[in-house]
Amino acid sequence: MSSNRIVLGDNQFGKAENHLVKVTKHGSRHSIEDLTVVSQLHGDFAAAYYDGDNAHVVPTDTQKNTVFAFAQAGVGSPEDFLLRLGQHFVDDFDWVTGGRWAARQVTWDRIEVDGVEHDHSFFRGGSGGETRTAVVKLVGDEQHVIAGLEDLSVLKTTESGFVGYPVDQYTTLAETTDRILATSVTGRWLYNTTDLDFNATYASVKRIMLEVFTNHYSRALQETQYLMGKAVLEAHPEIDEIKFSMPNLHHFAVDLSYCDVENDNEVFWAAHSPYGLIEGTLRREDLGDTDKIWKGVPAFA
Ligand SMILES: O=c1[nH]c(=O)c2[nH]c(=O)[nH]c2[nH]1
Repeated sequence: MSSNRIVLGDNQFGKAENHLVKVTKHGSRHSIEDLTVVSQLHGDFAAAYYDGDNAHVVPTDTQKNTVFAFAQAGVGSPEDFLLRLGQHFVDDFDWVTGGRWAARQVTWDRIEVDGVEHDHSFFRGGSGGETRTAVVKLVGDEQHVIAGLEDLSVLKTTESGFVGYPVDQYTTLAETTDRILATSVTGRWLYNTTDLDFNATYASVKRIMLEVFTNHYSRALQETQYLMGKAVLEAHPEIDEIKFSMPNLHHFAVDLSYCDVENDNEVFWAAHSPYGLIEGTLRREDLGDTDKIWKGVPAFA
């Protein structure tokens, strides 16, 4: 018979959706960092749950205040910011043994006026429209950093096909050697060090993804995903593993024969749903089990 004694399992608490905008001012030239931060502490909090004893409960309000106070000294990169923030809680409170700190960062680009970038006016940009993501996990003395991006929209109008799949009584899909390939990339990658230029590495990973998306004939989104991840891992020894979630955003050539108009792959119906969902992990062959590090991080959609 199962026990009626109820015990506390995994727990964490903190403040979510701390939307932080940091303006850095060099005279009249301003720049913006815009990120939404989650802070969650791990440690010895059993007394709070069992007995209502809050002696170990660093208030979520204090966690929120700490996020904004730390921003005054600058953000730099979401990864470095979260590492500083998390380490503060572990260092200052004996019973805090680790935690999870995460950020989603959006880009503001300078508005150009008469071909000149403005000092203090911006528009929500970021070519590809993606959101940059970062997660820091502290477990005792271990520091784990998972960087990533969401919603990097890419499309190519040819150099993609899909043939050779099994056919059964339900198959209606026609083979094609010329189709639109479109997706919105969510990717997250696990670093094996914290000693690196996170901004430069992020820019490089994104550039590699875009280059590889376009530099081959795609036989399936699965193959393209593998090639993108492989190229990232080959170029960056400081990355051990990368996880992707990519919708296959179907574009169907419209049959215009009903009005005697020829359509040679020029007019498409961009279907919103249903969509294919292609997900995969690329990792170094000798990498050990990383499931614990990924726990709580949305790896796949
Ligand atoms: O790249 C593709 N992968 C699939 O798994 C698939 N399935 C499908 O119907 N079309 C496609 N395209």
